[in-house]
Amino acid sequence: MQVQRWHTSWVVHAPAKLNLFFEVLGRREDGYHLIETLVVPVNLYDTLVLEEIPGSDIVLDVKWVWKGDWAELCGKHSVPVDETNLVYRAARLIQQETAITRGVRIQLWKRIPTGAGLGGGSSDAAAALVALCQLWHVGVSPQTLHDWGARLGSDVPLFLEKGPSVCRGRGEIVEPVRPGPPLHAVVVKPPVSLATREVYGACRVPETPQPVTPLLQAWQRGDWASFGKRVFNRLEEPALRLAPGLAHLKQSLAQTGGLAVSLTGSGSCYFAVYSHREQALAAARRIQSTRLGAAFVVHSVV
Ligand SMILES: C[C@](O)(CO)[C@H](O)COP(=O)(O)OP(=O)(O)OC[C@H]1O[C@@H](n2ccc(N)nc2=O)[C@H](O)[C@@H]1O
Ligand SMILES: Nc1ncnc2c1ncn2[C@@H]1O[C@H](COP(=O)(O)OP(=O)(O)OP(=O)(O)O)[C@@H](O)[C@H]1O
Repeated sequence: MQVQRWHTSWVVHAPAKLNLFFEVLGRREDGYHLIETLVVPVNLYDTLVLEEIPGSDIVLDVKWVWKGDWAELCGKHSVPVDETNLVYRAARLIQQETAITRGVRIQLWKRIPTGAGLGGGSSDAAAALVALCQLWHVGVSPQTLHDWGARLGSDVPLFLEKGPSVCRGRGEIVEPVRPGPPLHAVVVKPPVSLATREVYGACRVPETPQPVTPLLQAWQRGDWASFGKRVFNRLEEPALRLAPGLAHLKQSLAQTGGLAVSLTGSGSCYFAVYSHREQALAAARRIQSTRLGAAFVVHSVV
């Protein structure tokens, strides 16, 4: 994540992610699930603007870029504005770990829908860790940064890497991988939101898990026919049980002629993948006219 200086402020953009592949391998004693997932960051960003202030206070101001119905669809009211926000928790963690007594004012501009499987909160946390280490002159190894991220959430470490990754363990073991050709996608946030914990809770661990490698290799070869068949998410079945209305969104996306349609993370967003941007734009226009949700056209970033 690149942090840019602008006068007395630091600015960092936190991307959303799509899970092109998601398999559950087992359940740990502490209730977390062992997973294998291929994650791709996409160009839908939250933005953090940070400025040092006297004292050691952490002041967080959460604002939505989207207005009206669109902001409601994106889950405006489910993003906490207090000390439970992951950005606040990232700042507090650095203060506690380093005994630093510096303060910060952070404006968090939200664009990434929440309760959506797009990893918005996790990405914000990773961005806050990286930016605050620069702002507060905290010298920290990549391993320590990774460990701090994993304490904030299973998805946080993957956002500390650039480009696509295969994540294992509970998601915190991150292996950056070589990207294939650019992917274009339409991501749709329906009115319903899903809580990650509930979707995992409703998931059955398969007896014969599917491997991620065939999909990754198909993408890297640009073999779209094979790629399309292998995009997969084990959490889709429990998500559809919890929110049966999502089946209609899936069906509508499938009719747009993309390479594949799937749920991202624990939902509730569905996405369709295309090899060309024009196809994604046409599909987004079609979905938008159905009023099934807020449609975003995105592409993979490396
Ligand atoms: C669904 C994914 O978005 C896929 O990338 C992630 O696995 C979710 O990661 P996250 O939002 O960072 O999740 P966390 O904040 O660590 O955990 C939230 C809750 O999800 C469940 N959880 C999460 C990760 C995991 N591997 N197994 C789980 O069972 C746990 O009930 C946990 O209490
Ligand atoms: N900065 C933040 N942005 C969004 N949500 C946050 C933030 N900080 C804390 N949260 C809380 O975390 C919950 C999950 O948020 P987030 O948008 O990351 O999840 P998600 O869309 O389900 O993605 P994933 O499960 O893939 O991480 C929200 O419902 C909210 O209560």
